[in-house]
Amino acid sequence: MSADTPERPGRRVRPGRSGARRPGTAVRALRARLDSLVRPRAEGTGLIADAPTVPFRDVLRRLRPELSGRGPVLTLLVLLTVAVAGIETVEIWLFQRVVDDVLVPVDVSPLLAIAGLYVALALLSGLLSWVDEVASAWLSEHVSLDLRRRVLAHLHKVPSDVADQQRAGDVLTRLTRDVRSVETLLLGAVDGAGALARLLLYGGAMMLLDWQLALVAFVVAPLFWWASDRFARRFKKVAKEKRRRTGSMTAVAEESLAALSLVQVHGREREEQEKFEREGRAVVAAELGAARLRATYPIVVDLLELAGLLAVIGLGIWALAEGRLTLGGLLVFLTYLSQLVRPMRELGDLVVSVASAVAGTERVLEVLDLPTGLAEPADPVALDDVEGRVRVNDASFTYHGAAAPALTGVNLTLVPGRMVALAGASGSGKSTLVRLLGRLSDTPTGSVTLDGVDLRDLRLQTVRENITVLLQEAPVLDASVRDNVTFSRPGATDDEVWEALAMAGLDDAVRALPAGLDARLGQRGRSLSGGQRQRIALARALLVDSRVLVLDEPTTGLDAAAAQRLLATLRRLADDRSVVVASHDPAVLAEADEVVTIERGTVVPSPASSPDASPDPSPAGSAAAAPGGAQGAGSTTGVAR
Ligand SMILES: Nc1ncnc2c1ncn2[C@@H]1O[C@H](COP(=O)(O)OP(=O)(O)OP(=O)(O)O)[C@@H](O)[C@H]1O
Repeated sequence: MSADTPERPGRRVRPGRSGARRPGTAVRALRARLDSLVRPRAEGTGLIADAPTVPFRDVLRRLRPELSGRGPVLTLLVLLTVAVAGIETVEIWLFQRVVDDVLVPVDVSPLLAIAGLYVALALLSGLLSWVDEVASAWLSEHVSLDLRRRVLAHLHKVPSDVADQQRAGDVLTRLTRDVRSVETLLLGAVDGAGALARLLLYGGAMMLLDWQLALVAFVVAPLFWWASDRFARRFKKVAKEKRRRTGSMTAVAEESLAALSLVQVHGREREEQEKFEREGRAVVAAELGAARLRATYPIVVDLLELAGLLAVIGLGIWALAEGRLTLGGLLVFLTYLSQLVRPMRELGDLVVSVASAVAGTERVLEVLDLPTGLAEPADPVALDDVEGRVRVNDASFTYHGAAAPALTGVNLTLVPGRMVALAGASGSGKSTLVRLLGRLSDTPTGSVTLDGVDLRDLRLQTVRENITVLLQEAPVLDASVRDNVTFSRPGATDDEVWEALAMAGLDDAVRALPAGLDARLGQRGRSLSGGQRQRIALARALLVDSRVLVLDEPTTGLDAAAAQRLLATLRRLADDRSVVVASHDPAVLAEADEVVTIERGTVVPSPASSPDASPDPSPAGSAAAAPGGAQGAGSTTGVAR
């Protein structure tokens, strides 16, 4: 939704053309003016779409996890704000005593007591404000931290194909910047309570001084709220536009830096800078829209305030002339009035800033609405002494937003003691099957089981401990060799790390590094060659020593000798565990006990599984084998169950 598209209907229903009343020309003109202030003056629609609008009540309901248990601090903050407002009321009342008891009679004798009281009140107010400041910061920082933690934990549960569709830069903006909007919502509630308390206290004091005059003053209040209500919707719209555009700009910068070498190789620096500048200009346009609105709002409110003050001053002079008020009384009345205007304005401003904060919070909630595919089971099954039998039964999978399924009706069985290769053309669905085998995604049809138990009935931790997946593009972290390898099993000893490195064929290269296991690999492992990076990821997978090893293209980037060494290792590992390797590499296919070929998302029946070749008839049976010539040590037919 662009910033000039009307948002969903607000709280008020306006009479339409057929309605009895239509807004006056002046109001319509003001509304059109305000809308033109908000209208974005930037090209393009930006990379990031607007977050869906969430009703305010739902915004608060959804923040309950962060707020629960924080009630006492919130109450303390409200009490502190009310107490400070009470002290201010007494301070103003003391001013009347100064005028009427000291200045008018020119008598200094009460001054000492009044001054002492002033100092005591100032000290108390200072102390309470100090506590208020610290407690506010504590509350807002902890709520922000909790929300960030929740967002990150949620993102960790989002299937990576869904997460990949989000722009990383924008997600980071939501996680860091937009989360802070919640503070405004929270402290807005506290400030609102304080403003309300001051309104009641000052209003009460004014009623005591002169109730008729006070009633006139109160007429100003609805005018403030009317003005802030007029502005709030527009502030929200402009805040949404600002945040959306900032997310787009960060996303462009992040993507451009992540693909820096690509940009340099193809000489696309100018285009990237232009793209960044375009998004940057959109941020500027949105910020200027906000600035125009921010600058207009106080002018309107100041005019309303001035009109109210002038009316009260006129009537106050009349009350003074009639003897209903003393001079001190009138001065104090006017002081209360100017003080009363403050909470009125604060409440109005609050409507406006809460509307803007809701815009930021909606963007955070949108992240929390991303589907999580990988739920923990409510009643997990415990698996002891895992054998490592894996069955894929009638599995299908369609990527989020994709038109066609990547897999349909796939059956496969893996048993310890056998090494299975997944073959097939690029894009046929091998990596997708790898994802299902490691429960990185769930199949909506059929199931994947480990020792007969559906992976969805096992704790994710159990799955991760027993099935290790090496992804095709396994990231290398900007950390030491040791930290990179032990990422899969924190606490592994150096000997175990060396053993895993040896299995991956990288031990000699690491030994040659001056810092050995402590050598830092740089961002995305840039201090390594492509093949070495692949081997770091392989060592990480092998360190887990799990019952099932699922490797996607593990020989990519390895020279022939290294590939042979790795295959020998895999063969050895396959003696007592299930190993499946997705690969195009003929060496891998030759080494496998069985080759399962995938074509356009389905397992191709192998010639060997023809009726004559005693196929596995069950849907859970191993579905296919490659043409005989590719076979190595093992057979091409049915797999033991
Ligand atoms: N994240 C994704 N979102 C949408 N579609 C995807 C995604 N990943 C893969 N696909 C699609 O799913 C199909 C299978 O892809 P997959 O990566 O499983 O193939 P593959 O056999 O592993 O290919 P390769 O040998 O090139 O790695 C392809 O058509 C691909 O375009």
